[in-house]
Amino acid sequence: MATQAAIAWEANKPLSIEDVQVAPPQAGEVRIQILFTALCHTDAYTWSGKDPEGLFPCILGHEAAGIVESVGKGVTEVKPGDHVIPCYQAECRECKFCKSGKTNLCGKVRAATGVGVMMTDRKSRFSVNGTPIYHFMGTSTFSQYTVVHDVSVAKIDLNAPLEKVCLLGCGVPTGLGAVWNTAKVEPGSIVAVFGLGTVGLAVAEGAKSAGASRIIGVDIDSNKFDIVERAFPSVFLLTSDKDVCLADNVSAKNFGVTEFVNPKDHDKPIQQVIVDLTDGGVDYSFECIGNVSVMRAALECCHKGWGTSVIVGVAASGQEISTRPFQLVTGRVWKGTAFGGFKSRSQVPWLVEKYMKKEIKVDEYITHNLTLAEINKAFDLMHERGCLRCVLKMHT
Ligand SMILES: NC(=O)c1ccc[n+]([C@@H]2O[C@H](COP(=O)([O-])OP(=O)(O)OC[C@H]3O[C@@H](n4cnc5c(N)ncnc54)[C@H](O)[C@@H]3O)[C@@H](O)[C@H]2O)c1
Ligand SMILES: N[C@@H](CCC(=O)N[C@@H](CSCO)C(=O)NCC(=O)O)C(=O)O
Ligand SMILES: [Zn+2]
Ligand SMILES: [Zn+2]
Repeated sequence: MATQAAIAWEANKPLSIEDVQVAPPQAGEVRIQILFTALCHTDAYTWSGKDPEGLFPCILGHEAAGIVESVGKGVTEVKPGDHVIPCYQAECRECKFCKSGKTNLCGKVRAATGVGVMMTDRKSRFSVNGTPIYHFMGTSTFSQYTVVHDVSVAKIDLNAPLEKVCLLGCGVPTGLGAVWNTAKVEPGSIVAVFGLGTVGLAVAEGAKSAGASRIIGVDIDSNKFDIVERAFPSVFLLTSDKDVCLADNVSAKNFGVTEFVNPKDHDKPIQQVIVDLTDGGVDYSFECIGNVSVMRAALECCHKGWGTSVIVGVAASGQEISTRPFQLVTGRVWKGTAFGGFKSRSQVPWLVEKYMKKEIKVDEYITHNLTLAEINKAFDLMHERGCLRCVLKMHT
């Protein structure tokens, strides 16, 4: 079929909306009409050329929702008309990873999705004037129609608003799951969150619901503090002239961040600032930026003996983490998470239900709504004040 998609022809070159041919789904594949997609920082990362798996030309995008248009042979779990969320982390339920009970990673299609092709024939289903266009993360949601592996499709409630639940394809579950599945934060814990974008704020929300007693938000952009205040006006009473801004009565309210720290306001290293604020360090920290220096700070602000730091942010090719091994010898633990440890096909529908029951937030993370034609503006917005998630309407 002929449709429209945003093509990334080269790293960092503006995306171009073009007529694209999308081939029919082959065995074990599903063609989806994408209705809404959001932009995640990881799309910008791959577009920047710093992703070792980034291939061009490609169709980026991995946080979306849509409707099944057609299915290939052997596909039994979804049918045309089903509402779905494409999942960059597959779940086949049969591979060594899926059966391990120890991870949400799945091995079935990862080798193909890492090189931008479909598993069956190692080819792309996208082309422009005969030129193949690579898939991205097995999802490629910046297209009005995409083809994905059946193990990468979560079927969701037909009543769920697709313009909202598209966010459950990446950022919000990643933050919530980092707390609930990876760190397993206990009630009363002290938590530090580095980076208050969508992922970091979802960490804060998860920590709040897990019963954390203090949630320290760290960001170099004080506008992020304002976003939280605007989204939850009854919660926050910021005292902006202090080093640390305390939110008022936060335990009674619903978002989570109880204290804000801007490293730029301090001469000391940020890990020292946090250790001093917390009588020796936090129980759990989360790096939601993708900066290896901050990853070190996040580990080193953890309490001796038990503090656990979870790496969520994605760092560029060639970047490496370091710390004194003594930090680990003395009981700190370094972990990482992909998609918050959630098993995608099994648990994304459950997250949608939690949203429908108002048990988790989604709407609050959507700060902008644009169309596919405005996708370059949407990428620009990511760097501007006040932006968490921008949702694109794909068909206008
Ligand atoms: N592991 C996963 O499964 C997974 C899933 C989604 C996103 N990610 C990654 O998580 C990270 C966050 O994603 P996002 O969409 O929320 O990004 P974002 O750009 O919206 O948020 C990042 C935040 O970090 C802040 N920041 C930047 N440098 C900082 C510094 N030195 N100290 C303190 N704060 C700083 C920014 O001001 C911003 O508020 C990205 O690296 C993304 O690629 C990982
Ligand atoms: N190709 C990248 C991998 C980046 C990465 O770690 N991706 C996360 C999801 S980020 C979503 O916004 C992930 O799930 N990783 C596990 C996996 O890819 O299987 C790089 O090499 O840097
Ligand atoms: Zn993402
Ligand atoms: Zn599997």
